[in-house]
Amino acid sequence: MKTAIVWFKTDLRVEDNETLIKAISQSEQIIPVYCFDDSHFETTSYGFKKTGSFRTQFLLEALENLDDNLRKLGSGLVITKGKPEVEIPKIVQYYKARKVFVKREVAFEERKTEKLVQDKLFKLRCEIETFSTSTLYHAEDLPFSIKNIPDVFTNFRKKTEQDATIRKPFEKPKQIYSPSIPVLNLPTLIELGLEFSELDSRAAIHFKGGETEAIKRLNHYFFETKNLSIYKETRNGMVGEDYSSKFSTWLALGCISPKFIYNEIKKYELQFGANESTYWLVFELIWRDFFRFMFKKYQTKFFLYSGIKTEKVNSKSLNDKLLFQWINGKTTSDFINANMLELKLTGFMSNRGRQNVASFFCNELNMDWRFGAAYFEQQLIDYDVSSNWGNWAYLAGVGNDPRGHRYFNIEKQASDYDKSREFRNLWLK
Ligand SMILES: Cc1cc2nc3c(=O)[nH]c(=O)nc-3n(C[C@H](O)[C@H](O)[C@H](O)COP(=O)(O)OP(=O)(O)OC[C@H]3O[C@@H](n4cnc5c(N)ncnc54)[C@H](O)[C@@H]3O)c2cc1C
Repeated sequence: MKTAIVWFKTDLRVEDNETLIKAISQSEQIIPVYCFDDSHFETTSYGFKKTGSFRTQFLLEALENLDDNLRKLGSGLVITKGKPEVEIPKIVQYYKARKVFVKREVAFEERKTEKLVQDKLFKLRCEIETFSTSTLYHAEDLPFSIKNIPDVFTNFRKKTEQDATIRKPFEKPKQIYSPSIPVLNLPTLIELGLEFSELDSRAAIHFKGGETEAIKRLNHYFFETKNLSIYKETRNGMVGEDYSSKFSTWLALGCISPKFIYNEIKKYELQFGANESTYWLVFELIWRDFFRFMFKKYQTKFFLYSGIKTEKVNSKSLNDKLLFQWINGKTTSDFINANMLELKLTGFMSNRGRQNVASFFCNELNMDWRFGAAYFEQQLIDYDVSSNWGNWAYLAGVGNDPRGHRYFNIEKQASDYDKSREFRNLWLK
């Protein structure tokens, strides 16, 4: 086959990218493409932007870096903007491509777009092939069919760890053959309907998008500082760069793959020894897989007020004043306020913080949890549809929590995890 398109989405990397490798092996030349989907920059029915400025800034950096890395291999990145079902067929026609290679989606809207594109390509006699590239365990290697995946994480994890193996990562291509690709032409934040948000100097870390930065971060966290060896003890921290891996932002856009991280953990263990902490990072990556597979299983249910539960739940109303106070760190709890300010001013919040502010939203403010999830969707740099809506549903008691309804005692959490008030002082003084 002569020419193929590689349509990049949330797989902005050249390492361990099966889609790219398969396209290269089946074609004489390839055209790497990224499409800014207009719908990603709209306002949702919850009144928040689908993508806020922190994440968009990170995305622009990631695309610039992908273009750089592709050019080093002989190619480059074509940028388009609009509706993918219009823009991708246009590129196919322009380059006379016979096939489109693309990452497979799990969530509803993304699958709908994929189907629309597929239908248009069919009319152009252009094939489309999708690849599952964002999980640690490949969906085909799971010891259950998607509909039989256990709803309880521990049951899913134990059987998967016992019966499935993690595939080896694909090596990055040695060379890519492409026609001359025009100079990268990215839209600006303003063109995407957003304004630049200055990063607060108190940010735990300055996230910079791109595969190069992701690998740099991994080397820092693993081999330079050996923080991986103490991850289990520090992961509930809230202040600073190294209490946790901070891989989530790069994972969300696919600047790094979980299989690549796993492979590096194995190398690290050979060099510095395995312990509970080195395993625990894998354990957390399995949580990430779990929510993705749950999305495959339950599809649109995670967006319903009653989540994946079958019993009827009466939905709660929204109080604009309480929502405003929660977003702007003006609630009755200083611990919640500090966390919410961090999110507003940096686009990031620790896992401990997320659990508490979500529990507070559902249990203390007693509001429809989906508004909280939608605000996170706008604000988080690491927003990932399955991890976000899956965790929110879990905390709202309508997801995968076997205990039903988890209730965090916020005062106790604050004194357990911010005993010296270091975190609260950082954000509230
Ligand atoms: C209400 C709520 C919303 C969340 N929304 C998101 C989201 O949109 N995107 C996102 O990536 N994570 C989300 N998380 C999960 C988790 O909080 C973040 O992944 C983590 O805080 C990111 O920091 P880290 O990379 O330093 O994590 P680490 O502690 O270093 O963990 C390593 C990796 O494991 C995965 N992981 C860890 N915890 C979880 C978890 N509970 N669920 C799924 N994956 C996990 C992530 O990929 C993370 O990067 C959410 C959690 C809650 C409670």
